[in-house]
Amino acid sequence: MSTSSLVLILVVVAVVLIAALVTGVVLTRRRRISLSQKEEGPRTGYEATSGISLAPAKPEVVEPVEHPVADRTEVDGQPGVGDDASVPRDSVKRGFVEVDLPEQASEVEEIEPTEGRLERLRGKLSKSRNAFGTSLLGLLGAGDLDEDSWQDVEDTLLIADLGAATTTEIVDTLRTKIAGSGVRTEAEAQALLRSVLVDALDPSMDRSLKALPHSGKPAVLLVVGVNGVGKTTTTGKLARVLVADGRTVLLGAADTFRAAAADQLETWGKRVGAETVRGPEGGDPASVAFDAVKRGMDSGVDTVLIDTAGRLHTKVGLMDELGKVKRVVEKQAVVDEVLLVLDATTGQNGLTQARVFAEQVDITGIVLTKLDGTAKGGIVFQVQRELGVPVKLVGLGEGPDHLAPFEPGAFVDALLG
Ligand SMILES: Nc1nc2c(ncn2[C@@H]2O[C@H](COP(=O)(O)OP(=O)(O)OP(=O)(O)O)[C@@H](O)[C@H]2O)c(=O)[nH]1
Repeated sequence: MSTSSLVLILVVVAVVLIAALVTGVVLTRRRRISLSQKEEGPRTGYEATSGISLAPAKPEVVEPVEHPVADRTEVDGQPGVGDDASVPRDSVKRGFVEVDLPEQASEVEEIEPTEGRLERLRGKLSKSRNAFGTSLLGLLGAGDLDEDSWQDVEDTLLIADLGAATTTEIVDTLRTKIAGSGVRTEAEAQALLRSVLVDALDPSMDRSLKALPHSGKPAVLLVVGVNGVGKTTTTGKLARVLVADGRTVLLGAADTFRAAAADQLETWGKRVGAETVRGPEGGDPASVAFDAVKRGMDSGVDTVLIDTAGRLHTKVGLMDELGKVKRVVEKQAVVDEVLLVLDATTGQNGLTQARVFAEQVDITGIVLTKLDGTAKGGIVFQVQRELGVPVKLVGLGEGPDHLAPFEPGAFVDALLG
C-alpha cells in the first residue's frame, strides 16, 4: 500500500471518529435535565408527552371586598393590643365596675354513669333472685321433670307475679324445648331458661327515652302514677341521668297537692343544677306544667320533666285533670313521653292502675320502682304484656342513682345469677 493511500485511510478514519464524537456530545447534552426555565412562547395548557392537553380550570373572578376605613374596627388598619385594642363591632365598651361577675356555681353532685347500672345494681334484685331464679334453676337442673315438678315451676312463676298468661306461655315453651333437646346439666338449664325468659320480655321493644330536643324545642316528659309510687323520686333521678349525659334539664313541679312535693323536686333539681318551675300550693297543675314548658323553651333547655300529683286511678275527676295537663302542654310543645310509674311491690293492683292510666293518657313507657324491695320481680313481664308498653326504667333503691335503664338480658341474668 502506498504512503498516500495510508494517509488517505488515516484521514477518513479521523474524520469518522471526529464526526462520531461530535454526534455523541450533542445527544448527551440534549438528554441532560435542564434546571433553567425554558424560553418559550405563551402556553394554553399542560402539554403532556402522551398528547393529552390538560388546561387549568378557569380561575374564579374574585371581586375585591371593600373595607372602608371608617368601618374598620382596627386602628389605622392595624390590630392593637391592651388599651389600643380595637373595639369589637356592635359592642358597647363596658367599664370594669359594670361587668357582672358570674354567680358562684352551686355545687353539682357527681353522678354515676348510667351505662351498666343494671349490672352494678344486680344485688338489689336479690329478693327476686332467691324466690324466683334460684328455685327455678333448682327444679329445671334436676333432670327429667315429672308433673309435680312442672306444677312447682308454674307456682314459682305465679308467685313471682308473672301472671297467668305469661306463666302458661313460659311453661309450655320450656316443656317443648326440654322434650326436644333434653337438659342434662344445670348450665344447660340456665341457658334454656335465660333464652325463654328474655324472649318473654320482648327485647325488640323500643326502650329508648325520647328525651332529646327536636324542632328547636325541648323534649317534654310527663311523669304520672298513683300516690307514693315514687314519681318525684323518679323525676329527680331522671334529671340526674340526663345531666350525666350532658343535657340541660328543667323541672316542672305540677304536683300542687302535696305541700312538700315541690320542695322535694326543687332539692333534686339543685343537686344537679336544674331549675324548677313551681306554682302556688293547691294551684292548677296544668298551668304549672304550661309555665314550665314555656320557661324551658325560653331558656333553651334540652328536656322538661314534669312531675304530676299522685292521683287515685279510681277518682274520675283527677284522671280527667291529667288529660287536661297533657292537652295544655301540647298547646306549645309535643309531649314526647308519658312515663307511668308503678310500684313493683303492689303486684296486681299496679296492673289495674296501669290500665286506667293508659285509657286516660297514652302511656309511652313504664318505670317500675321499688324492685329492690320485692320478691315479685316477675311483674315486669306482666305489665309489658298487659299494656303492650315497654318497661323503660327500673327503680332499684332510694339512692339518687338507683334508677337503671331496663335491659331484658341484664335483668334475667340478675334473676338467674
Ligand atoms: N326502695 C325504694 N324506694 C323508692 C324507690 N323509688 C322511690 N322510693 C321511695 O318511695 C317513697 C315515695 O316516693 P315519692 O317520690 O315521694 O313518691 P310520689 O309518687 O312522688 O308520691 P306522691 O307525690 O305522694 O304521689 C320515697 O320514700 C322514696 O324514697 C325505689 O326504687 N326503691
